[in-house]
Amino acid sequence: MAIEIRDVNKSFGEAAVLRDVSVDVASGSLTALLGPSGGGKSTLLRVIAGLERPDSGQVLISGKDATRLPPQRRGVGFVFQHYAAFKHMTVFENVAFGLKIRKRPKPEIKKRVEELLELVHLDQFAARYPAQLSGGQRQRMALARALAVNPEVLLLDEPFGALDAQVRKELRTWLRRLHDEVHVTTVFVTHDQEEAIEVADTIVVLADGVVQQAGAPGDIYDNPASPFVMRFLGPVTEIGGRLLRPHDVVISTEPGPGTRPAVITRVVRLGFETRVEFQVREPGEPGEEHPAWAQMTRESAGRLSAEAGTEVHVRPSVQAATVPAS
Ligand SMILES: Nc1ncnc2c1ncn2[C@@H]1O[C@H](COP(=O)(O)OP(=O)(O)OP(=O)(O)O)[C@@H](O)[C@H]1O
Repeated sequence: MAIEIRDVNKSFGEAAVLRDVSVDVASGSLTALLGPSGGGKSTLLRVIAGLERPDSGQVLISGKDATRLPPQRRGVGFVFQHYAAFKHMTVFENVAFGLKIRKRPKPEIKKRVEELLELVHLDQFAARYPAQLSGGQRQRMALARALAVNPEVLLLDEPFGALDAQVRKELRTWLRRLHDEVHVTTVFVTHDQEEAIEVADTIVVLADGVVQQAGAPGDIYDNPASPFVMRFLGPVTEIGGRLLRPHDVVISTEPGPGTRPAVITRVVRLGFETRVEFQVREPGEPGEEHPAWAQMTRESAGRLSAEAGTEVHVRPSVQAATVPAS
């Protein structure tokens, strides 16, 4: 089910939390709402869910105006960061809950819950209680429960936010695979750019209540619309008044078109990758130097014989995407 958000505005008191937000979520896609804390991500998700009414604008689900529909009539399932499981119910009963209140026949419920538990790799834990599960297992149970009633849209608010880094990584991969199997239109909130890039097929960058950019992760990473988006999506450095990715910096021993003189200050080897830090001198600004850095393979750093004190010449690579630094 496609979701269209059109010119949505939402304020809490004086504070405008969503400002003319328009977003298209393609049917069957896995879309990340990415942005800094307080940017409006959760509010937008709640507007889609029907838990928050926009002051103006529309939410269309599958082409139909859902702006005034209550949550239970939108065909959405949601999972929040601190998911509240029913403690006195087993994993099986938790997942079955939505089907039970919809008075589905018992054999159908059993079949569906077993299918889902297999899908989220919890089939061996059906008889356990939530307290007997790990955090990651509990989140997977929450997802199974949300999927049980066949939602057309799945909304996840920082579903893995409270978990440690290792478990988060595992669940990301798992969510991606789950989505490839189930294809339910999914929107998830995250403030972690790596998570968004790795999992989503579309990223919507939201900050200060405004959509800063939307597109495929590769597009946004390579062609950021603003210094803000560029900085938010990954490491940046500055040469010639422009921001670029450190792996797009070319260092040579000889000057050439567009190069700037620089002196290496530090070389840090981090496994396969080498980080070369230097001071760049910008032409027309005598005495003006600023720090910058390049990320390269250990091999290319070796070819340069890069070490502190070496005088070099730096420039953005030909294919580098750059944006003005300010
Ligand atoms: N019910 C509410 N009443 C008043 N202010 C609210 C309410 N809900 C959210 N806000 C404010 O709206 C702004 C956006 O909040 P929101 O939760 O949407 O941001 P977020 O991008 O999801 O942030 P985080 O990553 O920290 O969850 C914040 O400044 C928040 O304090």
